[in-house]
Amino acid sequence: MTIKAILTDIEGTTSAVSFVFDVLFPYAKKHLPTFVRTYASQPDVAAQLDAVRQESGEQDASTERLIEILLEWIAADRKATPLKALQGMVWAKGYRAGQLKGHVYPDAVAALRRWHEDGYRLYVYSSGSVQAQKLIFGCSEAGDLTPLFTDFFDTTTGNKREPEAYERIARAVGLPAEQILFLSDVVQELDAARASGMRTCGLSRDGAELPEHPVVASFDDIDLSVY
Ligand SMILES: CSCCC(=O)C(=O)COP(=O)(O)O
Ligand SMILES: [Mg+2]
Repeated sequence: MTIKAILTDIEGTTSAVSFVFDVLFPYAKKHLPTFVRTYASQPDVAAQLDAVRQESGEQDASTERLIEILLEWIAADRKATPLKALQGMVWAKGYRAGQLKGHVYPDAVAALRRWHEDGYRLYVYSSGSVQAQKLIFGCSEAGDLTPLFTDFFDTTTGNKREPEAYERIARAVGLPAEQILFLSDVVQELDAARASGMRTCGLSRDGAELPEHPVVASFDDIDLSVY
């Protein structure tokens, strides 16, 4: 069945893992404490801090304790939805100040532009918050790429390693899952997408194995006509 839409992961797929680990996470580690202290009572920040209390099981955690927890979660690369939301808010300041520029591989930029022009609908699914996704593509080294995408999905839709999340995305997109091609560098995500009925393609930029999925090293090698 013909592919009508492409759903892509970010870290390790459209964008370098090193950009996330060596640029974005250190930026969040440095600026998140002051950000939380400054805006803790602002409603959108307060709601995320309450969610950190819930998820950590520390219902009475002070602002300082919450900062400690958040820094531990950054160090552990925990894909916790409230951490991701707060990171997005912190990064927004960095992108606005010109301190951050989103990394997107040139082969990904070229393919996304080509597919968009050819009429494919493009979607993002990342553990990074929708705000963070719009920033990495909106303030990228290649300019504003957000007009290429029809919609963005994050962990508020579900866990990337569970088929239900991909079933929800297919419903939101309004296409049978079989008409959606999911791109990722993580085999558990590819497995979950395939279990939902989506087609899959693994991105292995460093030669890592992604068993039982078609695998390419670059977006240049993705041939939509074979699906
Ligand atoms: C959206 S850019 C920030 C990346 C990030 O925080 C992250 O956790 C990336 O996860 P992904 O699902 O894109 O591998
Ligand atoms: Mg990834």
